[in-house]
Amino acid sequence: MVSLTDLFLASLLVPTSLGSALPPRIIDTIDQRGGRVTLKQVRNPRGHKAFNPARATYRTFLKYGVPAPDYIKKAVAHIDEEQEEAFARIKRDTGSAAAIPINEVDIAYVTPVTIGTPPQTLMLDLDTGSSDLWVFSSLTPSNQVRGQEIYSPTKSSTSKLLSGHTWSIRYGDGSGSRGTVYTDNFTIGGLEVKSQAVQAALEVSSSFTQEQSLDGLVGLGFSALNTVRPSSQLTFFDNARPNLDEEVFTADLKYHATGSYDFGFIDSKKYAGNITYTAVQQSPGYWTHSLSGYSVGSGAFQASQISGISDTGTTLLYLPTAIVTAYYRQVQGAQNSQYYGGYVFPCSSTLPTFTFGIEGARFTIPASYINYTRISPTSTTCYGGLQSSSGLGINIFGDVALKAAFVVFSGTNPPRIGFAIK
Ligand SMILES: C[C@@H](SC(=N)N)c1ccc(Cl)cc1
Ligand SMILES: C[C@@H](SC(=N)N)c1ccc(Cl)cc1
Repeated sequence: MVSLTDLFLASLLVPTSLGSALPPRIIDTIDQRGGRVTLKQVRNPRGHKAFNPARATYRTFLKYGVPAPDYIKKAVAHIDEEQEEAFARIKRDTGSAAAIPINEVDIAYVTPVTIGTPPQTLMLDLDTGSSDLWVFSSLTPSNQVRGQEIYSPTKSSTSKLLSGHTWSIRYGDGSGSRGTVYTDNFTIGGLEVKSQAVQAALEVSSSFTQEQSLDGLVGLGFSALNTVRPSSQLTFFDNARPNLDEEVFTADLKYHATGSYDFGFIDSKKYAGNITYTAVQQSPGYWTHSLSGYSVGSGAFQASQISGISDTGTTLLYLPTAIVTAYYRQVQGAQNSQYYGGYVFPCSSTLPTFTFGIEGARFTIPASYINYTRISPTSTTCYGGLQSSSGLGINIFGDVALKAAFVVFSGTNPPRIGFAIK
């Protein structure tokens, strides 16, 4: 019995004079002696077109001048159709959305999301340092809501109460919230997750009430950190991952400008050179990794493994005291002020840059990012974007560092994080 493969290969046996007629990438070598052809299978660079064996057979009939029977013609169509359906089903979800600073010093960034049917649009803080997706809601006491958009589950035909489930979260800066849980359709930048756990706030702390441009958070940490009980819930990224083209999301945060978050793909237009990846320890649930060292201004690079978390939800860069004092020693008039709760300096200071290493790569934070903000609108004293982590118990590579790079959060197994110049 002649197999389909034989027929296919037979249809490729071409007189050597025509050998060159086939694109070189397909024909690896042509053995001139026996007229034999060695085929190197290469992935079709044009994406997902597959080989249709019935079409090869059809062509073989044509080639030998034999009219192809009707069933062969039908078989070609059947296989094309099934292949189209199959390719339509494979991973192809992606999303892309803006990361908008909520004030003039980039204290946090918000991203438009839609929840429910019909879609309710809220502006949420995508936070790789936590894993709860919670929103101001119709259940939040009105005296705790000051200008925020709210999610009203009763106005959504697709909302479902996750009965008996509650949540309560406390952030590192002392802020916090608690509430109850619904599932509903949730999209970011066109990427939809059906039945995403949406944690509706029954109570929020004052710092959230005062932040009128922030309607809640989307936790993008590892789901182990989720506070919903009795059963913890998955993050948007964990829910979306099975459908994503690539198991990644990227952060392109910008200084005093709108950046973006992408899901499911790495946009090569958003960075220059190569992405340098480094290992992530996902316990207890943060994107924990090491810096390979640092340098201050034009000083020599100090190689040193500095473990910390890449956290889009934290505004500033918090590093060990030894590094921070080495930095501010270069700043005339700088001091670690108990009164102001951190390193301050005269706003007129000329600050050095700060460079951090990821493996062999180097990323330089411009001085402007570290001249973070005036203590008050009329003050000549400024607060640094680089502060000591000694009170935190953890080093935090917050927005001041992340906005100096294009960052790839890779949910592969094992997870890893990548940094590129932009
Ligand atoms: C992980 C962040 S909070 C967040 N990004 N949701 C954090 C943790 C601990 C301290 Cl001490 C300060 C900040
Ligand atoms: C992510 C958490 S904690 C943190 N500041 N890193 C947060 C974000 C925004 C506000 Cl207004 C209050 C708290």
